[in-house]
Amino acid sequence: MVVLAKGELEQIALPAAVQKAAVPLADVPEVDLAAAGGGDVRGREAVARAVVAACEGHGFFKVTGEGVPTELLARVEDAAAAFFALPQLEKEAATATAAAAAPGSPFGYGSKRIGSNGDLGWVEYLLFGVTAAGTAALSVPGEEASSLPPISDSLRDLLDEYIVAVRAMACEVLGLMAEGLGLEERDVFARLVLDKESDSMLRVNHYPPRPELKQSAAGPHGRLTGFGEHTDPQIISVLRSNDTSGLEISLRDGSWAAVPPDRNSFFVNVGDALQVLTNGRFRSVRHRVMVSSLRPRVSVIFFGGPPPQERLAPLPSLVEEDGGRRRYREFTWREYKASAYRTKLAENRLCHFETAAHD
Ligand SMILES: O=C(O)CCC(=O)C(=O)O
Ligand SMILES: [Fe+2]
Repeated sequence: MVVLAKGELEQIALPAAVQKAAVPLADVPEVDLAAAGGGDVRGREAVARAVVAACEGHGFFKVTGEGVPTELLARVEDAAAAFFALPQLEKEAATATAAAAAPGSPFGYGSKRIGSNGDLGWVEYLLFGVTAAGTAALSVPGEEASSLPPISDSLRDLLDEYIVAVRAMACEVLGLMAEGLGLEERDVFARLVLDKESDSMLRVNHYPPRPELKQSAAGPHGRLTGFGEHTDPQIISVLRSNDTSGLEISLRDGSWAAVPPDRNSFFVNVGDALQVLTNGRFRSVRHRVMVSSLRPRVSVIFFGGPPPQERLAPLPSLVEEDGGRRRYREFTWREYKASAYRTKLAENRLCHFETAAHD
């Protein structure tokens, strides 16, 4: 359960005007990775082109045929649901131990507070760092992963297995992006995520069913903010969820569209770092989760990030294709993260790194 202090539910509920607006279904492009892996060069080129078109469009697409065993996915989902069904105090023990081991660490269990800038959502979550070996860690990257109660060994083992599979898939997709863009260095994006210092993360979100809401909060049919609107700061995010809806993406005209859930597919987001590397050609998609369902939503997201010291800047060949206009200044991932985490979720975090039009 998500436990709320008095008044917090009202803060999570949307203003009445926004709730009434019907959200249409998003037209999400679908990419079949199986068609890219069979040795058929033309087929692979077509998939690479489709990936690039999707990244330039919504910055969001669906991936099938990726070869992650469905049985592993079902077990991850069950183990995550079992963790979130534990008594509140047991779940909080995970955070307490992680915080004691590394003060200020964002990793561990969290409930309804997202980040440290006052963002609230109808969500509880587990956040892990990802080690070079592809294991889920509650300690900061580079430190020894600690085995903490009450995250059972079985959940840990499943998440480790999942991370290895999902990271490989993310890197295949990143390779297709580079191919589709005609870049010479095919691993220019994937090598950042595969680097042993890569700052990647895994988040398991649980959105409990919508509570009975009083008129004063979100109304009888109201929607709550599960995860407020934001863009993901990293290079790529790969999301999988159960059958419960809630995810919405922002379209280029600023309107919102609901993503129909599909437990048999992965959803890929372009992150801020990839928008920068592609000089703005790929779009870091703004998204949010709204809770209106009476069924819980469980989602697992892999965030592929670069090493902290990595210098990020638009790739020269893409700047050239853009008439020589360099849209972002160079910065390190450490610098970007520090800047992004100082702000509220909904803020445009990339604008601080944009160059002026005449640069
Ligand atoms: O839980 C979801 O479905 C999406 C959450 C999200 O956008 C995030 O954790 O960055
Ligand atoms: Fe996100």
